[in-house]
Amino acid sequence: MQRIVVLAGGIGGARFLRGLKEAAPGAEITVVGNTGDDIHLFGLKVCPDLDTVMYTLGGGIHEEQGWGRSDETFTVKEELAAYGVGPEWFGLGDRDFATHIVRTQMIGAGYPLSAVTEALCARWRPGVRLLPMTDDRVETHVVIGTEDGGRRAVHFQEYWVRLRAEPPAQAVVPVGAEQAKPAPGVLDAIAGADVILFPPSNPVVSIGTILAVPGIREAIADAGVPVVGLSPIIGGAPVRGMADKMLAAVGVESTAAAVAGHYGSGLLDGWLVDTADSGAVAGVEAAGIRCRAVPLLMTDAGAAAGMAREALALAGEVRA
Ligand SMILES: O=c1nc2n(C[C@H](O)[C@H](O)[C@H](O)CO)c3cc(O)ccc3cc-2c(=O)[nH]1
Repeated sequence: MQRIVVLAGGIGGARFLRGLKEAAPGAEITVVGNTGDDIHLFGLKVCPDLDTVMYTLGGGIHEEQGWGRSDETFTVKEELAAYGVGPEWFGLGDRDFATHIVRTQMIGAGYPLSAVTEALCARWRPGVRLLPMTDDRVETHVVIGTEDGGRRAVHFQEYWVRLRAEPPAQAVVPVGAEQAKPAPGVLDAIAGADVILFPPSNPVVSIGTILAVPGIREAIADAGVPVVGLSPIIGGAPVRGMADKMLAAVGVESTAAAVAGHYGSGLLDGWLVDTADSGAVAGVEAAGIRCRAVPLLMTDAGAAAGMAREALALAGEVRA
């Protein structure tokens, strides 16, 4: 049985995984999920990226939105607002609240996030093994300028959702990552993988944060198996989200080739760019990364499966 490890952020990672499950029905898929986007609100621990993967693969996602639950209502949020309790800018729905209550209760009882995630997945049956990158607390903060010429750090969700990534990001800091340890099972899954995939997730705040947990980048580089990524940038712009803003913060151009270079040939063996970026192939290959141009727009589940097939085919080529 083919063992595939995928590093995943939120929507892009989740939709790619849905395609991968279709493309490799017999494979054992382990997902290492980003937890840098996690936020504590109303005394609850919210894990947007883990939940997006869990709901998407488990059939509970709000399809158009890409995050949160389908058939959602917002009574609790409205009642909290009636007490003047916010933040109002973060849309937590009633069904979603239940997930965060269960998670927070279990963590309060002493279970690590990895065990809690396993318990939540017992309901959703995502068909993959979903592991948080770490059981330790890591919070991505974004440094932005203030009106008086100073700097301040805001939580990633505040930057992303409330500020719509409008103020230029001067730095992205995964607070706590340096002290974090990979969650149980993460390093073993990487060491035992036949192929490792980087979906078209945000290279800085999603995959970059996972790679910032000491030991994970090294384990991937040392795994001795093909590592293949898919560009989240098509024609110089992010497919969705605001990855370009985060790339600018780390001094990386918003091009498919620059993102490949950012990961580097020490980590990546193969890189898929969209057909619109076929001009980038030669340059990426010259940098020591096997590169192919294929359609990379996840317009539907079939398109995502096609991308997953191309990623696995490129992994096969790299291995050969
Ligand atoms: O743009 C938004 N994204 C929301 N997201 C998505 C999230 O902010 C980001 O897209 C991811 O963290 C980036 O991967 C949520 C995700 C959850 O799991 C739970 C609640 C939210 C709420 C919002 C929201 O109000 N607005």
